[in-house]
Amino acid sequence: MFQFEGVSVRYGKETVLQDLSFLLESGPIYGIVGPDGAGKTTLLQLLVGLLSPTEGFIKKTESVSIGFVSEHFGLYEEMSLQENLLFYGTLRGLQRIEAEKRADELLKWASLEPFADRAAGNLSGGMKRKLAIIAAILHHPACLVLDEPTHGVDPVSRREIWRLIQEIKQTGTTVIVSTQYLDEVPQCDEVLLLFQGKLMQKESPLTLVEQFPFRVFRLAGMRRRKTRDLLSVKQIPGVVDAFFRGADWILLCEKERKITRQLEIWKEKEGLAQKLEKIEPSFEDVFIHLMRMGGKPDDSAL
Ligand SMILES: Nc1ncnc2c1ncn2[C@@H]1O[C@H](COP(=O)(O)OP(=O)(O)OP(=O)(O)O)[C@@H](O)[C@H]1O
Repeated sequence: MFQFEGVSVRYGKETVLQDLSFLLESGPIYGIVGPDGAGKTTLLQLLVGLLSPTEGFIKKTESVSIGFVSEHFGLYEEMSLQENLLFYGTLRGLQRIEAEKRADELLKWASLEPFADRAAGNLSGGMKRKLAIIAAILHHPACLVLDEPTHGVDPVSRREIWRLIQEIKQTGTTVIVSTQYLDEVPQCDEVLLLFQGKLMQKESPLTLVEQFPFRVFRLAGMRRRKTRDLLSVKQIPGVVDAFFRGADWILLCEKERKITRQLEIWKEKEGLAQKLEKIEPSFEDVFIHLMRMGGKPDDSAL
């Protein structure tokens, strides 16, 4: 569907995307994941043709129709949901009758039917996002591109939006969606990890977690501790990385038998009463580690 070959984007001296080469095929949900400023929006703008690469090229399947919801999507606030959809439908070349039928069908599907006559400006943030999504798929696009569709919405709406995304995939539409929320990544079939404009991984989240080569330990309830308190654990041979995740410390270690014993000794020396738990790596742990390795020299990351 899309093939990137050596694509870079620069604004003046700033390189926003650097030498990206990858292929997006039709079918999956692709997640574009990365922290603030990683280049997610820029990548999506390239996909939908709002921006051209400074270097390299993008090959698109010619006939591919695209629906796009930008971060700052535009709805007509004073118009009703129904009117908004009819307007967007007409823009997309649908006949009025067809647009009405499709609008009714999609409003029902997104559980927005009871609000069909309400002014879009009076919807909650989550409902506005849903409306923007259905406006983008009125014309049955082969590919739907969503820029942070769950940013700043409440957890119930987030779940609801992901239900819609999953169902859109079931209809055969390829979905390319950016997010900063790592807990959403397992919803994607494949994830592209962006960091400082570089593509660090393109892989299924499951594979990333399964192939993670380290043993993961957690010390829960470390909120009162400082990040620099983690330095001593990094001195233990076999400890690869150590960082905060929420209120917990996460320790990544080589798979050596002795390591648990060494960590227990370290805990005792540091006077830590918290229990050391061996846990399965989450995508969040894998991601944080990859970001730290890619972004900063080992020790200064602590
Ligand atoms: N038109 C522009 N001119 C100059 N710099 C830009 C422009 N657009 C984006 N940038 C810079 O490019 C970098 C990446 O921006 P981008 O919006 O793609 O990141 P992002 O991953 O989507 O982040 P966010 O989640 O904050 O939107 C940022 O440092 C941003 O300041």
